[in-house]
Amino acid sequence: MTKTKVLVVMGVSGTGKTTVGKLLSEQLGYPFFDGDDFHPEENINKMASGKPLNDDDRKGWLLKLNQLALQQHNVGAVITCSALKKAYRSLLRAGMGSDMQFIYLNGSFDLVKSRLENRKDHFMPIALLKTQFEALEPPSKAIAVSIAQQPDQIVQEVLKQLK
Ligand SMILES: Nc1ncnc2c1ncn2[C@@H]1O[C@H](COP(=O)(O)OP(=O)(O)OP(=O)(O)O)[C@@H](O)[C@H]1O
Ligand SMILES: O=C(O)[C@H](O)[C@@H](O)[C@H](O)[C@H](O)CO
Repeated sequence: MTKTKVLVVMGVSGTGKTTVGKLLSEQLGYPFFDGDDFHPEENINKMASGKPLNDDDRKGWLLKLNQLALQQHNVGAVITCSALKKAYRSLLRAGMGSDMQFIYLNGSFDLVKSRLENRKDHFMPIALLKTQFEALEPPSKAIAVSIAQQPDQIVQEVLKQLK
């Protein structure tokens, strides 16, 4: 990959953003940032109580992640963020020109559900997965990769498309 990029690994909860993002960060030598760490506590509490976030809940969070991307503009970064809607991705990429690249982890409802059922100790209730898919507007200009393969295979596919 020639130019430094800020990569945003996106997709519904449970698609493997954190898993794949950390591996990508190691391969590229870019710092890793988990987007969930930038949620205000009330957002985490809202999701943990079984209520989905709405556009207003997400706006401040997305603006914080855009600020992070701008700070990392010249050094690169791998950031995980569900980035479910087109409007969210526009907020995230503001000021980044062509230096932000979305990596879309794509999987069926049943596959993602099975992944969440096997995951322990996470605040996100499986019951919210349906609302994640309902909100999802798949990106048209992202590097899209199927999650129906091992994490390292996903990473190799992403690296190939980044070149
Ligand atoms: N390619 C894969 N194959 C099998 N299991 C996977 C794969 N990717 C991730 N997992 C597992 O699926 C679960 C969800 O992964 P992860 O937490 O990385 O998803 P996420 O998109 O970051 O979720 P969230 O948005 O809720 O934080 C974890 O238990 C993880 O170990
Ligand atoms: O956009 C959203 O509804 C939220 O950001 C969720 O996607 C969480 O961030 C995460 O995916 C769950 O852990």
